[in-house]
Amino acid sequence: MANNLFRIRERTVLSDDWGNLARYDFELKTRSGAWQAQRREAYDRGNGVACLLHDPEGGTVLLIRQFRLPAAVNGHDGMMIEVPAGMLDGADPKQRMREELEEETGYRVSELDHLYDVYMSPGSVTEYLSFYQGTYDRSDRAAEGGGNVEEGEDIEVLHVLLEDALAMIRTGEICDAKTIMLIQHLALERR
Ligand SMILES: Nc1nc2c(ncn2[C@@H]2O[C@H](COP(=O)(O)OP(=O)(O)O[C@H]3O[C@H](CO)[C@@H](O)[C@H](O)[C@@H]3O)[C@@H](O)[C@H]2O)c(=O)[nH]1
Ligand SMILES: [Mg+2]
Repeated sequence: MANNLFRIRERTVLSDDWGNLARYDFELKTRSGAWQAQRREAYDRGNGVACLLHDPEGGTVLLIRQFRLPAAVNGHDGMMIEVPAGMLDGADPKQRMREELEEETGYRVSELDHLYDVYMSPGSVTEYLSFYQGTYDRSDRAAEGGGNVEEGEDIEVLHVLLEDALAMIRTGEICDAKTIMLIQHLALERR
């Protein structure tokens, strides 16, 4: 791993459990052309997918609520309202997104539009998320949803009017980055 901007001197694994936390000693080419020694940590848990489905007839968006430990240990009550999302585990992103939507919400969709790929915390986490958007119809529910119980998931499905979702961003009730981005993207498109 190197290019004309950086070269890694040493990679030290600090933790290798669910994700991988590594410390990198590397050299970075500064704008003056000199090489500067730096040390940074990076948490790698793979890449992911996220998707907002909206119902053009009913005017709702499909959101989920689930417990998020990292937010709970940083001041949130833990019950985050989010768009459905999943970890990629090397799979095809669009296919993974379809499976994740069905597992978490029970809705089966075939058409999904890819919007953009986004590094969510590039100073500390390696992950980027591929963002998708699609439509759903409330009569289209193919499965129960709720997430994978064996993996400890207990997911509540919410149908929220787009205007209400935008208001929930303003009040702070929705405070997850991927969710805010996708709701605002839809609102911008609908203007
Ligand atoms: N044992 C163990 N299991 C974990 C851990 N972290 C997550 N899991 C399990 O791994 C599964 C992850 O579920 P997904 O639906 O695939 O991912 P996600 O947690 O919704 O994460 C999505 O959103 C995140 C951003 O908010 C993204 O970071 C992630 O890539 C993905 O898009 C869940 O069953 C969860 O219990 C962990 O530290 N330990
Ligand atoms: Mg998920």
